[in-house]
Amino acid sequence: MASHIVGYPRMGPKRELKFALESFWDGKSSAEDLKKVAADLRSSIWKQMADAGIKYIPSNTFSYYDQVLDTTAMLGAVPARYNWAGGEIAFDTYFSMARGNASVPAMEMTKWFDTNYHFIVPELGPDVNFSYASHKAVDEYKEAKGLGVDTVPVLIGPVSYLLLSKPAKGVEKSFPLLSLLDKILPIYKEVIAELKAAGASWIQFDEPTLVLDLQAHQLEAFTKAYAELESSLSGLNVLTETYFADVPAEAFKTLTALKGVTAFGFDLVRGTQTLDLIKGGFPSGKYLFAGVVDGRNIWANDLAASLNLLQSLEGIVGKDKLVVSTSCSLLHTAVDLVNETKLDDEIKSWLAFAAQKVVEVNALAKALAGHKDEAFFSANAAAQASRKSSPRVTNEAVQKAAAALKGSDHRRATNVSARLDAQQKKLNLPVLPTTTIGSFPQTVELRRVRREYKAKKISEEEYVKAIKEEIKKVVDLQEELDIDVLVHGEPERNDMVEYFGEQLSGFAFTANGWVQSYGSRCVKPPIIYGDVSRPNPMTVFWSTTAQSMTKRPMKGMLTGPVTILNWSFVRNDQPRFETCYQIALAIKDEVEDLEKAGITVIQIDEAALREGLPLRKAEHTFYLNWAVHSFRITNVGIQDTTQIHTHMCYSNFNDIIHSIIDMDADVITIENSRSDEKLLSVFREGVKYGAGIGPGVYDIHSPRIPSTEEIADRVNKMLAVLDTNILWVNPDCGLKTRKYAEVKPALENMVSAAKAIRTQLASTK
Ligand SMILES: Nc1nc2c(c(=O)[nH]1)N[C@@H](CNc1ccc(C(=O)N[C@@H](CCC(=O)N[C@@H](CCC(=O)N[C@@H](CCC(=O)O)C(=O)O)C(=O)O)C(=O)O)cc1)CN2
Ligand code: MET
Ligand SMILES: [Zn+2]
Repeated sequence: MASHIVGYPRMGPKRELKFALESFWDGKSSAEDLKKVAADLRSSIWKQMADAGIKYIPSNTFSYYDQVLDTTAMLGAVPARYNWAGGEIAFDTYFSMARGNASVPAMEMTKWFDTNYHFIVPELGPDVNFSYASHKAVDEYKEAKGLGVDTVPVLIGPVSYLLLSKPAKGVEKSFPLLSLLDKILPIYKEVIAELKAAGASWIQFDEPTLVLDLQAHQLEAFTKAYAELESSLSGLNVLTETYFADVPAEAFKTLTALKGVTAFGFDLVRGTQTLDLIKGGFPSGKYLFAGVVDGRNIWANDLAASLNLLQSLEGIVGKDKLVVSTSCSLLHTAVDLVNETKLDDEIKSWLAFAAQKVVEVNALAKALAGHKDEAFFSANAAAQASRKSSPRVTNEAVQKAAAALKGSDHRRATNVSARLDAQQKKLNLPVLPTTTIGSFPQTVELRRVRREYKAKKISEEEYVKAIKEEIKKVVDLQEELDIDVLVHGEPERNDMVEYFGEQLSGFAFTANGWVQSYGSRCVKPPIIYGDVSRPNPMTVFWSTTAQSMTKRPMKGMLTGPVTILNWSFVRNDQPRFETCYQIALAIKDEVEDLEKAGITVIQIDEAALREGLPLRKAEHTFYLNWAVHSFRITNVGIQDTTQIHTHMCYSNFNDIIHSIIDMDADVITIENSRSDEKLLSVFREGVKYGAGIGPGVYDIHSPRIPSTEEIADRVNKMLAVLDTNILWVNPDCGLKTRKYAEVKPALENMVSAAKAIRTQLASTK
């Protein structure tokens, strides 16, 4: 019985690649240094999988930035603005596309399905001259072979690549991207031929778009593409891999009938319907790669249950055609539990990070083949049992309170326009009030203070003093800039989710559980293992401290329940909505304490509400209902005069605008400028919005400083579709990744733009 891994994290157990990349980008080390770190990481990963006994080990799942960008490089689809001269694509062109350079901005980055990973969106059109411009897949295959490991090279499949791309600037929005298949397939053929010549016997095409709601012509593109590749693929075993959800019935038919494909990979963790489809008919003589080990979470596999499932699959596809695999690439989980020396042993026994998942996959394969490692299985069964019965997991009071929420509705008693009137009487804000999203630059010094406090190198007193000074600096700056509603700058927070996870019961946190978010940037998702409650106020001290420094309103700053849920590793022993309701109740406690402490404006960020949207439309309504309900629960009981803000980043809200309205926040600040102001088109199309709204007036992801005119121009565009009395003026998102040298002038220009338009409005009254 064979074993397979879909893909593996690239950053390294201690984020070695991150530091090597950033040092290279800063000009502190050479390209050779970077390549050496990368080669060492790849080699240790291949060896680790080989030593564990994995039969089908992936290659080309490493990336210096992103696997979609690697495919763009392979196809030579470099947008003209990067002035690529042809030939093999080197670091300068590659990283310019990823990050921009002094004269050209980066390509767009967007969410990879419903994960917290971001990919670089290919920009394509009829004029792209595709050419085979990066031999990375072949080079990595050969590199592994040189180390004695025969791997399965992984490519993003041609159809998914096109479906994930967008028409380049200047190309019509309606341009049929799939029409480019004929142009990219010849390059795939070249790659395949080279891989064959190098000795590859398997190849893996990742086609995750097959789990989406595709239209008939999109499915036909798969049929056409693989028929076209069939003769090049002959002599190879070909795995078409899907993940993140089940494959819809129609797509399943198309997939399993693809020419030239000899193996199909499915996510059996998230794909709950796939099993029935397989039972309903799986092509004989083909391999089934059964993704039973969860690549999206950190829980140890329930090996006994998986073994059962695998045995029933064996009955369908035959013993020699079943391969044990992961549900998706392990890129989306933490790297190695071995480095968690501070987690207690009980919780640790419940967990498996990427390195441990590799061992699980292999143990399952061996067990199927009749070589069950009894000790390993019984230790696993004991851990499963301890997790089910541990008193640390259960808090009956929380369960009761959360259960009472289901099926009921929670709304503030007064409607939003009456609330806004009451709030305005108290706050007395000018028209077009200005504000920011929460965080101010996280300086090296600030990170040092937090680190030293965590490591107990400085006392609590010294820490509090340092953070207070930072807050004072941020408050003074905002007063100087004449911003209307202030923030404290979030200097005490490492991350907007991790910070709350560290203070809530039912959460554990790791020392090295980093997961790549984009490029060299990583997040350390907290682990929700039990019922969630809030033992103590979390932000009241810092918010009241900040409020005491100014007469202007100081926004309390919280992360909302849906975002905490979506950016954590969540329990898999209860539905997500139950966990979300529990977090909502904890945040509700915090909102009420902030109100009691005299904070009159409270922002509850729901940055990740959109990305949690299920991949399939049929599940949207259910998710949006409980997600929006959870948000409303956090602030249902407060006074009319307390103003609730929420913030969301990443556009594409147009399809869920009614749910956003249904959140019933008093004010929403929302990303807008980076996405060509797509957001405004909703209002142009007549959607009524009566609450306060602040579509971002400039992109904070870029170091570029927007001019007053440019911002004023943006605001005027908004005024064309939104009422004057509901519009706020603010940046797109928090400022933590920026430098003060950028933030000061940018905000200065933002405030002067708001003032100029106020004058203009007053004179036309
Ligand atoms: N959770 C989450 N998801 C999100 C976002 C977000 O803000 N949070 N934003 C969007 C974009 N994604 C982003 C993801 C990461 C970063 C980012 O800047 N990450 C930092 C890490 C931030 C962090 O938590 N730093 C900590 C820890 C510092 C640290 O690294 N400490 C040392 C030493 C620790 C010790 O001695 O104890 C280390 O481990 O190297 C801190 O600042 O306090 C990075 O990769 O560089 C930005 C945006 C989408 N998803
Ligand atoms: N309040 C948070 C901040 O300003 C919201 C960020 S959304 C990713 O950083
Ligand atoms: Zn944001």
